[in-house]
Amino acid sequence: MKMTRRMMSRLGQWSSYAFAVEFDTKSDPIYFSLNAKKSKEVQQVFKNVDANERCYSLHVYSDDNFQRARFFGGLKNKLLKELPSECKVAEMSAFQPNVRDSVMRGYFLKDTTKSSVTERLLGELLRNDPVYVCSYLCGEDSGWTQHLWSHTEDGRVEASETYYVEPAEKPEHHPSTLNIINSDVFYSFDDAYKVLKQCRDIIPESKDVLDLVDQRLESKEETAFPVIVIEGLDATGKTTLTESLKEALGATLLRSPPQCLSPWRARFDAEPPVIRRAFYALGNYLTAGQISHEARRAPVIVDRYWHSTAAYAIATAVGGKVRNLPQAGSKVYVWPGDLLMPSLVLLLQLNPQERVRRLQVRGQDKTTEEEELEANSLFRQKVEETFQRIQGPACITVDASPSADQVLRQVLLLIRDKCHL
Ligand SMILES: Nc1ncnc2c1ncn2[C@@H]1O[C@H](COP(=O)(O)OP(=O)(O)O)[C@@H](O)[C@H]1O
Ligand SMILES: Nc1ccn([C@@H]2O[C@H](COP(=O)(O)OP(=O)(O)O)[C@@H](O)[C@H]2O)c(=O)n1
Repeated sequence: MKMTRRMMSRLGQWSSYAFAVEFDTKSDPIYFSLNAKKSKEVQQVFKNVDANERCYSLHVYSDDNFQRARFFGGLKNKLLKELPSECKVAEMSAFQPNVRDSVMRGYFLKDTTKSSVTERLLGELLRNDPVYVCSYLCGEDSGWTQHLWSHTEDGRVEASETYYVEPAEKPEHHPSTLNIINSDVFYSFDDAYKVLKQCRDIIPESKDVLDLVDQRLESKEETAFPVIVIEGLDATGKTTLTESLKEALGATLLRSPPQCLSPWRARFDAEPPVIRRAFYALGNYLTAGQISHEARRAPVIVDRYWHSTAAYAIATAVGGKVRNLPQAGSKVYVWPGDLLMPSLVLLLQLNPQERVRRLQVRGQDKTTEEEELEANSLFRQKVEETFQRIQGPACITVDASPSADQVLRQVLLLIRDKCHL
């Protein structure tokens, strides 16, 4: 692969990037920046790395969102499979502080072996794939340098640029929040549709999904009867409550993603976030058509809708702690302008112990994401916090810990009050 003009212009800006290495998801990343000159005062950046360890980084740079996501998705598996087992792999981003869409995701490698396997693999990746590769050396004065690799016309790999590594300030926005829009969360039908259209050759099932979406019912913003969405983590009682509300209100019960997408759900759950999230986003537009149709005749209850789509996507994309989430009021929490808005959203909340108890009682298969929720309380907290930050329709939290009857009674009171039913 020749070094293209585009790559060269990117390389020209390389020194303006900042870097974040996530050695440990429970603490802040290590932030650093580059300097062409050595500063007078040497500051040690990688305190947890021995001076004699070999370190490398690689970043995926493709401009094609879709190609980048698929390649990045497979890259970690490749590294874990082909690198010596002693080699530690940490998540890393190269980014322009607080600039939207500037993140190049990648990995930081700590290699205690003196094996040539690592450098050979990185050389191959550099030659064949859209990645930047760097190596890191610790000088006698404990200062680190970064060496950006390039390859020559005859295929040799060389370290072509050297920078001094300096600690950098923590940016206002955590780097994992910079690329959320249109990579993890979609804010219009067209943006989500475009992603599935791009995948048609690689994922033939996309065509079936698009065919269904093309035949969706029209959705109108105004509905004759109220539309009430029930949200919450798995096992908070959504199914139980929505079934009871259906009876109590003579309502129609719908869900998102709708039943007609079930045959393809597992297929898209296995894809990288941009594709998976576009699939769920389109599911909401299908459900919106059904809502509009049904709400002409009776109240409509919806089991999960856009809050779930956005909250799970944001909580997965944002690394580390709850405080790394985009601030309340950020654009990422804004309801899509072209998606039918419900009259009311009720969020079922349950303490973690009771939720785990209910999951065990139910004892059925869980999606991997739901398993992660159980294992990872940070993730659960981020989903719950995101649910509450979403702006648009009023979202009211309901305590889901009392008996099913009591929860139903409480919710009926709320609905009567807010929707005058
Ligand atoms: N208020 C409640 N009190 C006790 N158990 C409940 C209550 N609501 C639901 N459950 C039980 O908890 C489990 C999960 O409920 P479910 O309605 O399937 O949740 P979700 O649809 O949110 O995943 C089920 O076994 C259900 O019978
Ligand atoms: N409207 C929706 C519904 C689910 N989802 C995704 O689907 C997963 C939860 O779905 P689920 O079928 O386990 O939910 P329940 O069975 O608990 O209602 C979450 O991990 C979300 O990523 C979504 O993105 N948008």
